[in-house]
Amino acid sequence: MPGSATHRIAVLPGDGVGPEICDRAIDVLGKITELYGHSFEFTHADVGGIAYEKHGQHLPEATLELCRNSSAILFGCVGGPVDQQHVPKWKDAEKIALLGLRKAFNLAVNLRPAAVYPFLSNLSPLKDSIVNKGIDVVIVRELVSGIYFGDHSTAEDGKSAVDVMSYSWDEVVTPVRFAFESAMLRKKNLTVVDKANVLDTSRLWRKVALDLAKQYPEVTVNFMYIDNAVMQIIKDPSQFDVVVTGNMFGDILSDAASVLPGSLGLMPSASLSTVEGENTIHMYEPIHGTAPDIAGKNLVNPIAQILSAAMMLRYSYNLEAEARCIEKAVEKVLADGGRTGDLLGGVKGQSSMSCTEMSAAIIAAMEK
Ligand SMILES: NC(=O)C1=CN([C@@H]2O[C@H](COP(=O)(O)OP(=O)(O)OC[C@H]3O[C@@H](n4cnc5c(N)ncnc54)[C@H](O)[C@@H]3O)[C@@H](O)[C@H]2O)C=CC1
Ligand SMILES: CC(C)CC(=O)C(=O)O
Ligand SMILES: [Mg+2]
Repeated sequence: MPGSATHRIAVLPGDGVGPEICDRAIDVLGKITELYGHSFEFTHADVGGIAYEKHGQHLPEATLELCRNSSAILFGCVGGPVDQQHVPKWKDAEKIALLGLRKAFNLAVNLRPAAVYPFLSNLSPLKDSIVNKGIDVVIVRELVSGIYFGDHSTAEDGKSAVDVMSYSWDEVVTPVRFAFESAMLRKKNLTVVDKANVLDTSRLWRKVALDLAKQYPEVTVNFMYIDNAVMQIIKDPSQFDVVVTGNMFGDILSDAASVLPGSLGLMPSASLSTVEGENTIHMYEPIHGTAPDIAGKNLVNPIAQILSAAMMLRYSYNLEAEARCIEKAVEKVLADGGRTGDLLGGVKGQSSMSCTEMSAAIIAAMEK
């Protein structure tokens, strides 16, 4: 609505490719302003390795304060090259910054959609017979509990270590209820992924799911072990509609699911807060990491972050038409053959777009 309140967005680009993808998402939201007249105010703050370098902390208080004073967070990614985790700048950057933000804002429900665009089916390593059945999965991942948030310790001699996984009924109910509600709006098919043959926490997940199932009799509920699920999501993905699972299993399963569309660079996410009312602050981020191998080279695919911005319009501001405007423009550019390097799928001789060329093409394709 022209003239309506300004939406204050905290932008936390982070490390590696984070600044490049955040800038491109902001460009796209600028086009939304041009087309629909909404007013967005972007304020940047440091997080991750860059924040450690500049302020001595991976998640400075000023960054948290900016987020508290915003209505949504656009987050890039944090962390250094995987072989440099011991360097102070990178040590625990993800744990402190990303997990810290998730906890601080109660971002208990992480939505990770994975669909296959028919015109990118050549990218998918799956056979046509599998892709043609239609792939449209939403992974609902619990995001503020479980093993990533349990106690971690390493013995003094460095020869043993412990990570604790614990879940309470309430921590499980929130994502599972969200998953049932999502299934009701989709194909009414819910898969609960766990490791209930071994883990007590997984048995609790099953109990919660069975209890909630009574309130959603139209939803078909299946249970699947995580090891099988990682295989099934690649072997027969069309069997899935909504998948709900714990923090670590969801992390692993969603990277596996990125094989379906063909690149991590196509996978957006929304991390939804359970705080209700005016203080609700959701966070939007791609599922990929900082891609140190291509950072700073204008090679990164910005689509995951641009689609995360579309999710922001949908979930934080209830702007469905505007979210679809972005999604349709992305589909059009891809259908017309627009490709960043990660989308070439080994096709020789095909030229690729830079990150800025891709976002410019998406902006040019956006229409009301
Ligand atoms: N949400 C976050 O902030 C996350 C941070 N990380 C951190 O990122 C760093 C690198 O982790 P990796 O395991 O290498 O995972 P990664 O996701 O950064 O990269 C894996 C591979 O995918 C490619 N890739 C990822 N996103 C791409 C995009 N948008 N366009 C084109 N290619 C893309 C990269 O170039 C790389 O070859 C680590 O420090 C890790 O802890 C990892 C995952 C999530
Ligand atoms: C720090 C990690 C848990 C981040 C990650 O891999 C993710 O959220 O997908
Ligand atoms: Mg991950």
